[in-house]
Amino acid sequence: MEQQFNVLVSDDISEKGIELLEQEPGIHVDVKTKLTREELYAIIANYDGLVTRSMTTVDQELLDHTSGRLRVVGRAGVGLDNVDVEAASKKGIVVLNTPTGNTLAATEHTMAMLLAACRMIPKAHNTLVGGKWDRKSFMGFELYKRKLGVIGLGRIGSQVARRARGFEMDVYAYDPYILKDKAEALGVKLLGSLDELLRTVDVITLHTPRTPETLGMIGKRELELLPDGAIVVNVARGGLINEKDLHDALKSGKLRAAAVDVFDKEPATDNILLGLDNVIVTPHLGANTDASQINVAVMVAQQVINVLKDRDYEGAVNIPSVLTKLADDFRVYFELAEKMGKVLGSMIGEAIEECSIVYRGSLFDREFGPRSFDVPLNLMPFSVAALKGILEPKMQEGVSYISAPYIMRERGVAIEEKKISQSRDYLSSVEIIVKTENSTRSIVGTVFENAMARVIRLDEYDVDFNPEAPMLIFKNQDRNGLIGEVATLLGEAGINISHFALNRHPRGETALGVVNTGVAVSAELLTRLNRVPGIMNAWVIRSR
Ligand SMILES: NC(=O)c1ccc[n+]([C@@H]2O[C@H](COP(=O)([O-])OP(=O)(O)OC[C@H]3O[C@@H](n4cnc5c(N)ncnc54)[C@H](O)[C@@H]3O)[C@@H](O)[C@H]2O)c1
Ligand SMILES: O=C(O)[C@H](O)COP(=O)(O)O
Repeated sequence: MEQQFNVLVSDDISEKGIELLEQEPGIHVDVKTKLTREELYAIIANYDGLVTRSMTTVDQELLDHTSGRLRVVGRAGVGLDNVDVEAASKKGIVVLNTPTGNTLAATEHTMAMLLAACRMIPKAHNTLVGGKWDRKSFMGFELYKRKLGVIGLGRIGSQVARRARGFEMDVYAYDPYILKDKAEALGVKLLGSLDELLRTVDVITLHTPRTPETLGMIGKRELELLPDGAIVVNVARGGLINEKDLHDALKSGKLRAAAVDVFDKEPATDNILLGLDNVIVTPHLGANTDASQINVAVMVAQQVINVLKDRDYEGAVNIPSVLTKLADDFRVYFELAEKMGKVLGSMIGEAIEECSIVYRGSLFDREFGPRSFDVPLNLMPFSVAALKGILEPKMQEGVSYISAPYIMRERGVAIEEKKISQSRDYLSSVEIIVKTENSTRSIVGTVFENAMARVIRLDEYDVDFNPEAPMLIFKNQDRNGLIGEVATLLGEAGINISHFALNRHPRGETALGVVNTGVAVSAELLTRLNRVPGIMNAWVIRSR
């Protein structure tokens, strides 16, 4: 029988997304919006998937009530400030959003807010419907040839810049993470600092995410850098602008006007800005268009289905999205790194202190996809795979691509990545080095042209094997007859050896044996193997 998955939709999303979930065989959907926290805690353990917008806070406390069942949180929209991605990652939960689904809605709302602020449209409207024909009080601010400063030239910032160019504005931007070429292609002049931008422009519009770095990025000092009579627009996130400082600058007349869609605390029905004459506010409506709500709901529903049904999916802000986006040659390395990690993890019997992953060859200089996702600890995806592989033999189910780096960090393991453009013997290779208090172990792997992945070095032994578990690996004194005894023990246990390789130490006193065993060697057989005279140590590498 097909596996059944339960999905909870806890915020209002378009019916189209709900229909998509409902039509998918094996998916049961409950739409329960406006639940109290207690109600949510009481039911969340019944669900495999959770679909939200910005009203449901997915924090540690909620995640603690999931009892390990929840596999995916899908955000119908962009902002993830209501989701504790790290806490979800530690639990192995995929967090995904739909960052492109409402870009144009937010862009158009920005333009609407900007124009409304320039012409004080809401106030003029209220005056007329109040029975006054007042044409004098509303002298507008023309955008033509004025200077617009875009803070954050990402998806929405870029689209706003394009539209502002349509109004023949001179557009400037501040965004330390984008290339000058991208700005130039948009006809935008990228400035080197926020201060420089503020000193240059007449209008600013914010389009950054809310991060520790952007929180409070515009305060009293920054507002003072703007020319008198400037206009400020924020359709991005509350908290980017200090609301009290914005209030004071509007009140003093330093600013001509502000247009604000997002607030420190939402719902913002008693916000300090609401009493001002020269401010235009909307209740977080940036994404509220029919088209964008259908977009984000359908996108999130499809991706949640894909996660639950183990299909390739997009939009995850933690590691799995990386895997599905990797080019084929990188994918082979990703799988190899995990298998190599598993070999080392199976051979290590004490606490790991350091783990280094060394990438050799120009292949790893290539970009493997846009870094708009949150790879845990910002590691290379292959490193994440390696860490998962290392931890798995000791943790089994408790480790995932998402949680592995966090588990390592919590255990105090120092993780280091190194890239070396030249590779001497192979076009490219990956080395994993693991240090414990008493030993250092290392493994090197490469991928040959025909996508054949091999381990080419294990500790100090040159080897050549496919790290496909289950395997038996042993180190032994180099003596006559030992291999025969090992093979006999394996044969007696009904193990059919599919590949065997013996690799001598360069000094010739010891050797390393690698056996692909087809089935895992039992604990009892391992004990007997370890007792064979000359065997220094034997390890089983299990597939699960
Ligand atoms: N009001 C709404 O309803 C609504 C709707 C959609 C999106 N949003 C918000 O709009 C914002 C932008 O969304 P997006 O899709 O364009 O995101 P994006 O990730 O495409 O772009 C954000 C840009 O900000 C830049 N940035 C990051 N830190 C910066 C800093 N310190 N200084 C300057 N630039 C910085 C990034 O480099 C990036 O280019 C987000 O906060 C999002 O949550 C609001
Ligand atoms: O981050 C977003 O996508 C927007 O701020 C929209 O949020 P909402 O889905 O709560 O309207």
